[in-house]
Amino acid sequence: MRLMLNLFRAYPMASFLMVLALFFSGLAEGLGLSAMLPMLKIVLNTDPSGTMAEPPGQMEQMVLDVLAWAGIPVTLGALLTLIVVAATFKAVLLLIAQRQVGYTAARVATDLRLQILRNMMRSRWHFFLHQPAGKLANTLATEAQRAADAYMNGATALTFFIQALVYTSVAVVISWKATLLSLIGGIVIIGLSHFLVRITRKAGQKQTDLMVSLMSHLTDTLQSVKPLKAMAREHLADELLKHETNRLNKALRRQVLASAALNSGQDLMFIMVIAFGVYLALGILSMDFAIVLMLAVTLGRGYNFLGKVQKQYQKMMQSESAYWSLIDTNRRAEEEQEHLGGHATPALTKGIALRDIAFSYDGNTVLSGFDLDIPAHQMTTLVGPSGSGKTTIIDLVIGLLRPDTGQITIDDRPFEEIDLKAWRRMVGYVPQETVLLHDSVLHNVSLGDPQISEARVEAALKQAGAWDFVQDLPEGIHTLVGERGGRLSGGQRQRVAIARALINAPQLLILDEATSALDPESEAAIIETLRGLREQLTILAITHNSSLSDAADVVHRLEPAAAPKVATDEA
Ligand SMILES: Nc1ncnc2c1ncn2[C@@H]1O[C@H](COP(=O)(O)OP(=O)(O)OP(=O)(O)O)[C@@H](O)[C@H]1O
Repeated sequence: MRLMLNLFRAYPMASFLMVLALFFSGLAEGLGLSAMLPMLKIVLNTDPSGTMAEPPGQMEQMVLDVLAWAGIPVTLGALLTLIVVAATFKAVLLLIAQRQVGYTAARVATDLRLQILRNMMRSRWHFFLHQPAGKLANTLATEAQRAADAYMNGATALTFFIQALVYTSVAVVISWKATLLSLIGGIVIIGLSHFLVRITRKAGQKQTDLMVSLMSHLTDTLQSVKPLKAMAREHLADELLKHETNRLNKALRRQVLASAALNSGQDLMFIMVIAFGVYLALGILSMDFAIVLMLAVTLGRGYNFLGKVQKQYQKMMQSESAYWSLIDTNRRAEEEQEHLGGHATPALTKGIALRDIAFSYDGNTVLSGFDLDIPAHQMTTLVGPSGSGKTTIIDLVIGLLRPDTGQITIDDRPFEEIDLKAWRRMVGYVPQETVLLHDSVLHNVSLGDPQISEARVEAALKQAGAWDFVQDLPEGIHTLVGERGGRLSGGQRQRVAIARALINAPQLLILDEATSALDPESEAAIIETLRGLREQLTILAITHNSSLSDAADVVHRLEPAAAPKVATDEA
């Protein structure tokens, strides 16, 4: 229920229109239904002169009064027309309401997806890194869809509830005593079957938890298929996933069983109550047949809709946990939004300075008392053993991480005063692991920016020493690079990534072991390019490679984090 209230609050207009359409469709249904009793009386009780043999009851009198007021004669034809017209109205209004529900459900899924993606993208880097990719994929694909399904089920339950109300109201007018008795019977049946809803809810929660875990493992496994296959260890992936898949299967089976049991059990109980009621009314109380028939129809339909309300509610409970899981992930991402600093736009004319920096990951100290100068228009390289904190320094310079203590300045201006977005727009970044998008070379360099022309991409590829091999690809710059760039060699991927970093004419080019996969010839060409680029930009490179260090203006050597020590050689 809280889910529906939440979504009604988020989409007030759409929800109001839906409820309005449902209300009027209910009224139309009630009107058509009310005309049925006089019609039945005409059919069952009419004497040859065409007038009713028995005096009209309260319900018929009401309908007869309305017809007299509208100047419509009480004939079988008029009543049948009234029923058809009311049914048409009801169908049209129900269609409008259901269309509204469908549209809103689609919007719910889309909005939730966009919201969570936006909040994740804007969250602090350290938080983002701790989110498994599979969990995020699951949130965006499965949980958002299940949340929309839950809304759809909740809204459909409301539709059925209004219809159940209409039938019950008509039944109350015919005989309030019979209706009251039936309602008590209905509530008992609903209460008895509620444990099946609780089972479904638990199974739904389990499904949500297991899907997160399964998708996280699945994504990890899929990313490391090559070593698994190369060492004939595929069965380990099977084993890892089998356990969770089996548990998921169990939860799904419990869900299916609970909803099947509700379906058949509930219908059976309703039919038994109706049959008993009809026997009581006709066999023992000798009530009028037309009235009993009308009561059986209205209360039978009322039960039917009441049952449907519970079935839709059960379905909603099955998916509801996905909505709350998504909302929770979104809330945490929102709480972890990164601060984008001040308003000053940097120019990078003097350089970047890190002073007395201390940084630790969850208590694990990586840098302490660390100093570094990155002069503008020079090439600075960071060298040092694995794990000494080189990538961490780069993340600090980009502002993805913030130091625990110490200060970073750009052209003597503290980092806190810098507009972080403007700063990052000045950066060209080539990461340690080059993962390309499953798209063309062109798209991988421009990243889909419509303002970047093909000629600019070609120029960047030439600058990165990639043009020769790109030209030879079957469709040149338009060739698809495959999943994660799998159709290119490691060195080719690196050159495409360098072109991507250069395309926006950055002021600071950061290379995190970006030439590690290149052959000596390609590397020499890239280094020559980098030398030439110093006129236009500042370069900060991490390397284990002596050629790049030899070409650098400044080389910083880092010691392992346990004994932080910095030595600076001027080249
Ligand atoms: N997100 C993280 N969470 C926790 N610890 C981390 C994280 N990233 C890095 N570390 C730890 O911080 C230390 C420095 O890592 P960093 O990646 O900066 O080293 P590096 O010098 O770039 O290493 P390499 O040359 O192997 O890439 C390592 O001990 C690493 O385990």
